[in-house]
Amino acid sequence: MIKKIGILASYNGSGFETIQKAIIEKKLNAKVVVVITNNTNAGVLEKAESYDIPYFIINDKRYPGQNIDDKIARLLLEFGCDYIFLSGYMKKIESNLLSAFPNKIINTHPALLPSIYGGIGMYGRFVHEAVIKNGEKISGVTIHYVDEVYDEGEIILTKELELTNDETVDSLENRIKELESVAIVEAFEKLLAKS
Ligand SMILES: Nc1nc2c(c(=O)[nH]1)N[C@@H](CN(C=O)c1ccc(C(=O)N[C@@H](CCC(=O)O)C(=O)O)cc1)CN2
Ligand SMILES: NCC(=O)N[C@@H]1O[C@H](COP(=O)([O-])[O-])[C@@H](O)[C@H]1O
Repeated sequence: MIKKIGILASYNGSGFETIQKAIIEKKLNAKVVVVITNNTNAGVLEKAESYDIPYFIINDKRYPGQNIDDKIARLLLEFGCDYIFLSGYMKKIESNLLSAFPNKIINTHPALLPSIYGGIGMYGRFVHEAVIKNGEKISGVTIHYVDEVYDEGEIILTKELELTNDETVDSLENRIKELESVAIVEAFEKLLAKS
């Protein structure tokens, strides 16, 4: 039975597009069945539309007073998702959503974990700014299961890179994104082979 993947994203969803392209190229035997974002302006919405994948915007503004993660969980269950991939999703996954998909929610983090480059405040460019400010020689990508605490779930795989002497936040962000696209496909190859 082909495995179904649900996507949560807050911005462009580059990781989602990496997965979708790998599926099209038959590198991954899976199907992305739904894309959910908390951001009405997220670039991921256009990407989902271009691939004819159902997409939904779920946030407090649209559903005031409702339990957002319960709504997300119900939708993901409705679409029969086997895995949930966080493609740059910037909100805490709460216990009700975690318990609906035990050991099935996967995140990509743009640094090596465990480290000071994970946890609250450590997302997107903030991660690369901290890595460069601290003079790190190595950074990388971590693909991990999501648990109750930001960036402390069981690690699926990591990929490293060496910073150049003249590395900038922009150059590091771009290089990490390239490394991430390889790591995401490799991680899902590993997961799908086990399932
Ligand atoms: N229960 C979990 N939820 C989430 C995890 C996780 O590991 N466990 N990973 C994050 C993704 N992430 C890093 O990989 C991450 C995202 C966002 C933040 C953060 O500090 N967010 C801010 C709010 C930012 C915003 O609203 O734009 C905050 O919480 O104050 C840290 C790490 C996804 N969820
Ligand atoms: N802590 C979570 C985090 O920082 N995730 C990072 O957000 C980026 C989203 O980029 P995108 O919007 O272009 O896909 C991704 O590079 C991902 O590693």
